[in-house]
Amino acid sequence: MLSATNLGILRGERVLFEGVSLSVAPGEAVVLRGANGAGKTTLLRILAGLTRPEAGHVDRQATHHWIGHREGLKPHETPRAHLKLWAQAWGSDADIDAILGEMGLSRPSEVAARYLSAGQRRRTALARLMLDQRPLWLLDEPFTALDAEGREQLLALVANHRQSGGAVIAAIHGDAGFAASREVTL
Ligand SMILES: Nc1ncnc2c1ncn2[C@@H]1O[C@H](COP(=O)(O)OP(=O)(O)OP(=O)(O)O)[C@@H](O)[C@H]1O
Repeated sequence: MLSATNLGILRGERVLFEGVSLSVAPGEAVVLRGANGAGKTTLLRILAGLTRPEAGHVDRQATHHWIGHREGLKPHETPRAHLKLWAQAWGSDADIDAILGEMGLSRPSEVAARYLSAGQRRRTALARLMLDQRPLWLLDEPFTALDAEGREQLLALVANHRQSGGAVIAAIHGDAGFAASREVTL
């Protein structure tokens, strides 16, 4: 679904990482590990095509969702408005009320993002995964700010996605909560 070969990148004068290769196939989940500043976000951005590496090559064979550690929400727009905007942009006819319900966002569905809690903002960003079926999910610290119920909900989404042939590459500190096919440590 995606394979990356011998990736390397400089940041300033410093080699952030080099010689990093990984691949992910349908049903698999790869977990990226490393200390703060090791380069996990940078690697995910390279895999998503958002940052150009100094060395190496990424072969993408599937469309992907990119969920960064910043939610990328418009402060004045509500969860419902965000979902409608994304659905429109992607030509998705998904049931927005059902997704809001599944993500525990029915109650704050009309609250502007700047007044949402951190967990509610994260749930809004993660709702994108349900709007449009894309085979590969690139997730940067997806559990950040989620409560126990939100974490279980995301784990269920990941499990369903993998069972139906999807794949995940995720940067995660601590317990992933799912069985990783491989771990890549930077
Ligand atoms: N555009 C950039 N220009 C210069 N340095 C950058 C840039 N982007 C990232 N860096 C640096 O690269 C290093 C790796 O950052 P990155 O966000 O990839 O780490 P990370 O492993 O995801 O860290 P964390 O666990 O804290 O989220 C950091 O020192 C960061 O300051």
